[in-house]
Amino acid sequence: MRCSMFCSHISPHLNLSPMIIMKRFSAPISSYVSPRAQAIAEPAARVGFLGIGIMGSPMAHNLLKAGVDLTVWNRTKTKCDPLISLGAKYKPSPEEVAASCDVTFAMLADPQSAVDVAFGKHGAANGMGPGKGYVDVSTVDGDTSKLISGHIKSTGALFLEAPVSGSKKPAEDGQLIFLTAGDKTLYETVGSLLDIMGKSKFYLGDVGNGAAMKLVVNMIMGSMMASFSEGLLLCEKVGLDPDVLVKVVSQGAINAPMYSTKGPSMIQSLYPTAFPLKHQQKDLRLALELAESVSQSTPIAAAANELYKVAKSHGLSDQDFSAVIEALKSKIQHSENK
Ligand SMILES: NC(=O)C1=CN([C@@H]2O[C@H](COP(=O)(O)OP(=O)(O)OC[C@H]3O[C@@H](n4cnc5c(N)ncnc54)[C@H](OP(=O)(O)O)[C@@H]3O)[C@@H](O)[C@H]2O)C=CC1
Ligand SMILES: O=CCCC(=O)O
Repeated sequence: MRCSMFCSHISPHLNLSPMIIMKRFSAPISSYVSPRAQAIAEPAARVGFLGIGIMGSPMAHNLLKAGVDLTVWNRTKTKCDPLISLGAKYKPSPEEVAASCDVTFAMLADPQSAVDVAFGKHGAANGMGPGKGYVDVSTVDGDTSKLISGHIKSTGALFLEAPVSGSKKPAEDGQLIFLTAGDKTLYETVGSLLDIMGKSKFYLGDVGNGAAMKLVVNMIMGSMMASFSEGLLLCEKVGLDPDVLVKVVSQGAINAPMYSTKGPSMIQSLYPTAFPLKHQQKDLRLALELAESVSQSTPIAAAANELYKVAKSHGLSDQDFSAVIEALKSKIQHSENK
């Protein structure tokens, strides 16, 4: 018997037969199923995942490990191969994924790719309809999210925006924080899936609110990283050990996990990519636009954004966002050479 997570308590908008949630390991899951994943009710709806990048890959992997019936798509197909070898199905377009699934997640780079995949040629909207749901977990601006919502909902399907706080490691560990907004029914329906991929979820009301919350968080984060970079370089310049700075910071009121996880490699000029610098700059740009839309001044974020733009111009787009320190180094060198 096919089991759906969309059970009888869900709204009449969802055109799915009421069935009992039961364990269903349909795919040959060869890898370890974590006790945490087992402890969560195994939802057995057909789930699609579009965008198998740094974040999409571990998120999809966690769904698979939990026994979810998963179908994946990525523009670069080879990135789907590890998931396919673990039992995921593959479809050659977002449209075909959406058509074959009850709920489809999308984790895409930026507003343009989120739009293209949602309702471009062979986009997911072509395969959506009543009884289905689309959950966009990409970081985009509110207007883009509303545009996508409009196209998805015009098919009769439900829409939820659900950008995530947390990076590659939290995604691997199922410790993301979902910032959701949109159809409450869909939020409730996909709750067990969000719980597989994350440690908490917030429902923030109308579409656009999840996107805005995510941009505010990443605006703060981008400024924090720029400021931390300045501190590391100043420490070195005055003859102090930056490793000691990392230890001091980690014990005080400004402690944040990103300082102790990224600080030691930044000191060695190493930037293994967890959160690509180009995405941090995109988020600062979108946050500045958000602030401008309500006439709020954000001078610190604006200054940080300029640094990330310089870092991009130095070819650091695909490095971790902590490589922003290199933009400061070049500024310092430039002023010393004057
Ligand atoms: N990395 C992180 O720490 C976090 C990232 N985010 C956000 O999540 C989203 C994804 O980030 P992340 O996984 O790091 O990024 P990646 O760059 O690793 O992945 C981006 C994904 O988007 C796809 N893509 C890009 N352009 C297009 C296009 N034109 N058409 C179709 N697909 C496209 C890529 O496909 P392809 O493989 O073919 O290039 C890939 O699947 C971003 O919005 C980012 O801001 C949110 C929280 C944390
Ligand atoms: O959007 C990226 C967020 C990264 C993080 O929260 O650590």
